Amino acid sequence: MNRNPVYLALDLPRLDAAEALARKVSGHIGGIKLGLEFFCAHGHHGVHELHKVGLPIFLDLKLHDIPNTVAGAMQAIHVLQPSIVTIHAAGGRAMMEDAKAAAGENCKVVAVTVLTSLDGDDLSAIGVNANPYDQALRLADLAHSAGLDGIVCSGHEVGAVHKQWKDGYFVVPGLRPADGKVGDQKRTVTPREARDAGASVLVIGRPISRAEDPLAAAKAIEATL
Ligand SMILES: O=C(O)c1cc(=O)[nH]c(=O)n1[C@@H]1O[C@H](COP(=O)(O)O)[C@@H](O)[C@H]1O
Repeated sequence: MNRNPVYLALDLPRLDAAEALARKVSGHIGGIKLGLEFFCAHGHHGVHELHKVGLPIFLDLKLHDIPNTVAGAMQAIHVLQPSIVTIHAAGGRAMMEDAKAAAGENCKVVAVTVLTSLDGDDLSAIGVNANPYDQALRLADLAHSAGLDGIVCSGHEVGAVHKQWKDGYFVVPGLRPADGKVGDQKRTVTPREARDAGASVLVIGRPISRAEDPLAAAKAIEATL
């Protein structure tokens, strides 16, 4: 049987609460995603603590800097043995190449294309004259040619990216169950739609972590997959 593709985004300020939530739903998710909020608050210590839950850890640090600095950051996290690390495709080809070369063994390096919180108006406000779909495909192509394992994109683009990059590893956030609150996300699909379109990993945060009953929410999502 395939591993559960859901990585739970633990965007919570307290370490004890994050660990308790991860343990509670651990039988109904495939991994844990620790992002900027968690890492800035709890650093390496927090990651070591969450490893005790026994699931793969995805470190979503969205690195974006000059190639030398990003390579140094990648080396500094080897010890945390992440299964997946994010960098920003907008950092350019050399940055992506150096990040991949500096990554630890068994660590997938994936590039964020267009954040799921952005729409076409947001892109034009930062001087990008392409719609999110075209821009995501363009950056996916760049990430592929830079030798990365895959990309992060919304469920609207993952099908098209999958067609042109057959063996890529595709991380899809911005997921909402059919009746879910969208919040700050702008390009959303349901977990099932993302999986059917070719997502390798489904990143889900608030629909589980802010649910009245997180265990029931995780089980309900699992049942749709
Ligand atoms: O890299 C990510 O994981 C990411 C990329 C992106 O484009 N959009 C996005 O929402 N994310 C992350 O995915 C998670 C989504 O959380 P929820 O919106 O609460 O499900 C957050 O931890 C975001 O940091």
